[in-house]
Amino acid sequence: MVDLAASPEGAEAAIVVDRFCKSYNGRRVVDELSFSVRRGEVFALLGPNGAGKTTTVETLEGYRRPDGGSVRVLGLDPIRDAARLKPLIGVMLQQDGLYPMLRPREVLRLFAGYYRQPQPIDQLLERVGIDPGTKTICRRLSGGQKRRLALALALVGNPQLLFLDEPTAGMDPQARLATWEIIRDLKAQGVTILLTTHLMDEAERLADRVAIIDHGRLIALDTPERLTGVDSATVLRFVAPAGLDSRALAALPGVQRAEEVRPGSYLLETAPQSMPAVLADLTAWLRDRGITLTELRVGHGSLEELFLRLTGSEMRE
Ligand SMILES: Nc1ncnc2c1ncn2[C@@H]1O[C@H](COP(=O)(O)OP(=O)(O)OP(=O)(O)O)[C@@H](O)[C@H]1O
Repeated sequence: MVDLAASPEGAEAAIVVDRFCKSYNGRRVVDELSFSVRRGEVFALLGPNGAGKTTTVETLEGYRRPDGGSVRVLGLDPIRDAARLKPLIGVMLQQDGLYPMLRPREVLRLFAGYYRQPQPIDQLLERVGIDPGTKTICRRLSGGQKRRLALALALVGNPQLLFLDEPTAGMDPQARLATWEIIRDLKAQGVTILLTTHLMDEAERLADRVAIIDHGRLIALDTPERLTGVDSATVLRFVAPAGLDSRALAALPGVQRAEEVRPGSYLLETAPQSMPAVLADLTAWLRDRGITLTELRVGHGSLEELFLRLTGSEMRE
């Protein structure tokens, strides 16, 4: 295996996990896990319940000690160098029970006190969609508001590296979109983000690279485009009215095979280099016949399909 810590990328990397192992009561839950996260990258860690994501993230945050292998964060050891590391990272915690009787502004002010150059509190609250003047105490905030306050707490110290553990769990669609916007803005500012999520579309939309872990082992790591095969796609699927002429579709230039797999669900096969032209020809063919398609997908399938294929569909813990 490559020694990531010693590689040039390792020197540049925001996070290096190198053959990291962790056991609880003799049961190995993280098994020789290695990956690195580049500076400025949004990196998503996916895996079924119990796969070892939280164990890994909490080790990177300095809350757990590796049994074997090593982890480096911004070039530092999260436990030994905790005092130097803490001001550089932001952590969005899973549990929202912090200071239940305080108002959001008060909790944020308390946290801001730990940092040398905190963000302006009211601006930050507005950015995450919480009214800075709200009199509601934390305990009475909605689930989504609690998550947004947790995000503000993670951001208050202007971190270089942000750990987001299921950042949009429990949020309504509007709050989720707003949070994705914040994450994109942070990336544009050069903040490195390690994200864990169970939402495949969240990973697909936000992450530069996605790692899938299962039983504490890395089973896939790549860009969402490469994982879902958009880059090297030879298959195009679309949904349109049933009964289109498959033979005419197969006769489009570059199409090797055309089939109506179910009524109204079509599949075309082509060489990867022909895909852009086939897409254009297909839509022109449909336009000439006054047909509107309702779905169009290029590639093997979604990240979710890949995830289920790799990790199986049985329920975990
Ligand atoms: N402190 C602990 N003591 C004993 N077992 C633990 C401890 N922490 C985690 N585990 C076990 O280690 C395994 C990995 O847990 P972990 O929380 O890292 O998984 P996860 O991928 O984050 O799961 P989820 O998606 O459910 O949050 C699980 O089987 C869990 O029960």
